[in-house]
Amino acid sequence: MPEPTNIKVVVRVRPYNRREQEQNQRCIIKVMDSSSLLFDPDEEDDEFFFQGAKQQYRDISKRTNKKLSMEYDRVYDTERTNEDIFAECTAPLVDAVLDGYNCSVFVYGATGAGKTFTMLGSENCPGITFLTMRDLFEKIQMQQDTRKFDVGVSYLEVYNEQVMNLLTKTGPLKLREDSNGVVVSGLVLTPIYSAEELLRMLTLGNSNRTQHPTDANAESSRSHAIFQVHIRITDRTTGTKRSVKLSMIDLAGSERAASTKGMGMRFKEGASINKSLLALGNCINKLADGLKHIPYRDSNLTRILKDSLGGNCRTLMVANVSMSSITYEDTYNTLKYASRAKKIRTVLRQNVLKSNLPKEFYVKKVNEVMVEQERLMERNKLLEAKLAQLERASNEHSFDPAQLTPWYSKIDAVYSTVTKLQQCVIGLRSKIQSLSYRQKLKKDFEQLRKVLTMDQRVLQEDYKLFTNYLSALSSRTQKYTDQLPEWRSKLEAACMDLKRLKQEVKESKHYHILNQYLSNKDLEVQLSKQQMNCGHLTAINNELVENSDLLLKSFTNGSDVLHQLYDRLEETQKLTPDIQTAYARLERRMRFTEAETAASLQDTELDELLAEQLQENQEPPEPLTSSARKRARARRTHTVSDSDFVLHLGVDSCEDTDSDEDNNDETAHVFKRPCNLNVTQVLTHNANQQHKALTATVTKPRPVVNRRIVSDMISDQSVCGSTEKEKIKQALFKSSKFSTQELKRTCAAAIQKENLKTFSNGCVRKSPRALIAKKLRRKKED
Ligand SMILES: Nc1ncnc2c1ncn2[C@@H]1O[C@H](COP(=O)(O)OP(=O)(O)OP(=O)(O)O)[C@@H](O)[C@H]1O
Repeated sequence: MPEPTNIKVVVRVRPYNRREQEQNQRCIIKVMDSSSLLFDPDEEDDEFFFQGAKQQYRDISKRTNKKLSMEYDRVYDTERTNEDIFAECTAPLVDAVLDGYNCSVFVYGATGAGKTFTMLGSENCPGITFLTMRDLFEKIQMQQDTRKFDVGVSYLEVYNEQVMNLLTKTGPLKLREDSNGVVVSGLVLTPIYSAEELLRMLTLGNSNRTQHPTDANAESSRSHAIFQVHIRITDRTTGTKRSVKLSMIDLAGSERAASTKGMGMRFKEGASINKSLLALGNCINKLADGLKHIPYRDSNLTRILKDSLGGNCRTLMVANVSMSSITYEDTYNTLKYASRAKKIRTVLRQNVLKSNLPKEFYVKKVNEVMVEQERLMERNKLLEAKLAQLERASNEHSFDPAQLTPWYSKIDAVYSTVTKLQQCVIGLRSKIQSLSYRQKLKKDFEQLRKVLTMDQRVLQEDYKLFTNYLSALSSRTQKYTDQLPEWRSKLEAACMDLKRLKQEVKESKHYHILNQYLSNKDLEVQLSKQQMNCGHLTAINNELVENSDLLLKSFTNGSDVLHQLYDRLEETQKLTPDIQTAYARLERRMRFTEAETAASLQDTELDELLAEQLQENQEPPEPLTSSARKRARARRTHTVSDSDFVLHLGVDSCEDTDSDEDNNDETAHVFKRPCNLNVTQVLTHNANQQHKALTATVTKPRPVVNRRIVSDMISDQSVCGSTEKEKIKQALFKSSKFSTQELKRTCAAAIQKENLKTFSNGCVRKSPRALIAKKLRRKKED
């Protein structure tokens, strides 16, 4: 049930007209604010000024001032214009009409109070009818796409209780009532299509309106004019139809007969006007009191206004008053009427048209709607399921990144602990291994030293240092070994924590994101482990290489000594078969080592190239004279001093840094802490060093040695013919340019050639190198 709504009542006060100014009338209305006024204020309250002087005139018939404070929906003072009234009062009615509500505007007031001025206005100052209709058509134009509007107008006049059609100047027309309300018989609506047409109709109707001059108004309208716009609105989408009506009613003056001083026809007019206005007043009073029976039938005016006052209509009443005391009674009555009208409540309903379609049509429509509804419900279900699915997916993926912060912190903390403990465990294991390895090397070296050292006293002294160093190493190894289980169990506990955390992550809703994070962290831990292992291997490699370097130097020195001794014995014919055999065995051992090294150097073409380069850069050896040999021996004696064999007793890698750095003597680097080089540097460096050392040791131009190597090789090999064997030997002897490695290679190639019977004596004798080159070329061609 729609909420009842009150009629909106506004009061408009017009300024003094010429007559009132001349008569120097007192102002009886004081506008207090936008919604209240004071009727008949005290004189001191009257601030009317005429020609710059405050007026003191007071109606002597009025002993006391009423000083009535009155409230309305709106009070417009003399400054306010028709535009203001339109904007605030009738423009909202246009929207209501287009929404399907009937609307009415009627102006009420004594003659000359400004009703027609408000409603119709003038050319320069259009009234609210013009402004409202223009607005209506503008809004209709804007809605043409969605709705269809059929507009028709009628303009009626009620003059002396007779209803006339102002547009056709026909009448009187009869009123009758049907289910749609009061209907004017024979009234044909004039269709219009634009605001201009509508205004033309209005002007035409006004020109036909009955007007006679009165004392109060030279152009007094002596009739009630009812301008109505009927609109049928059809919704283009749904086909829904509505029929609405906007009525603009300009009532005749509500003056007392006395005030107009009318005689004859004018008196009759006045009486008729008063009669209809009296009927209107009665209706307003009863409507305001909420009575059920309203005497609309008392006059044609009230019959026509029936649905504008108490029916389904939004109604605006503009009460026009003059501020002059001349119209004191009329103004007072108008204000009283307006106050009463304010209490009228109407019930608004949208005017949806009833239809005369047959029942079958509705049954069919209902069936269609039900089928459509079922289809839509099915579709709705599908869409809801899809929506739920999307919401689930979006919940999974959309999250506040801040939610992950605690997870990240937790994961970082656990992984940090694991990494640190892993470092400790690997560090300890590495330390233990490197200390054990150092001990082993120390022992091996000591063994070698025992063999070489002649001076037992020195050996004894060194042995003391050696044992101290070994026990220091051993105690440190033990200390780290004892610590290892504790750190291992800590690491295991941290790994368990990590496992639990991974399980938590698996059960959390952010699994997909966090799992990726965990994988990255796992990789970081792996990388850290690899780096630590790599560091450990580098350290061990350094120790190995540096110690083998020392052994190599020792071995080289020993070899020199042996060569000298062997040569001396040979020269002095003191060489015994036992010494020869022992020396040959030692040489074979050396050759074995040599062969291994050569094999590794032959692994790649690059290595061959390097060997070639080294060989080519090598100066041809000068045969050593005995004095030169002595000088060389003296150099070696100086270089290979006792200090070469003094054990470096650095006890721990962490504690002997300074001493290592200070000691620049190459020989003092025995068993020193691994230097801080990366793997590549270490290996390259060591390989070069070793290769240089070996080359220096075994490729020294020693014809005697070369001869021995060639003889041994030839004798060890099974060559077909003994003559050929000797020829090969002799040819190879002539070559003093080759390194041991090359001699071996040459021998092997020559023997192979001989055995294959493809080897010619000339070739061998001429150039073993050319022979080899030829052999290699053929190999490539194959
Ligand atoms: N607000 C106003 N401002 C200026 N002049 C006004 C105002 N209202 C009315 N008037 C002037 O007062 C005179 C009388 O106005 P109007 O004809 O509108 O009165 P009315 O109430 O329609 O009278 P009637 O009932 O006799 O037709 C006109 O000359 C009009 O121009």
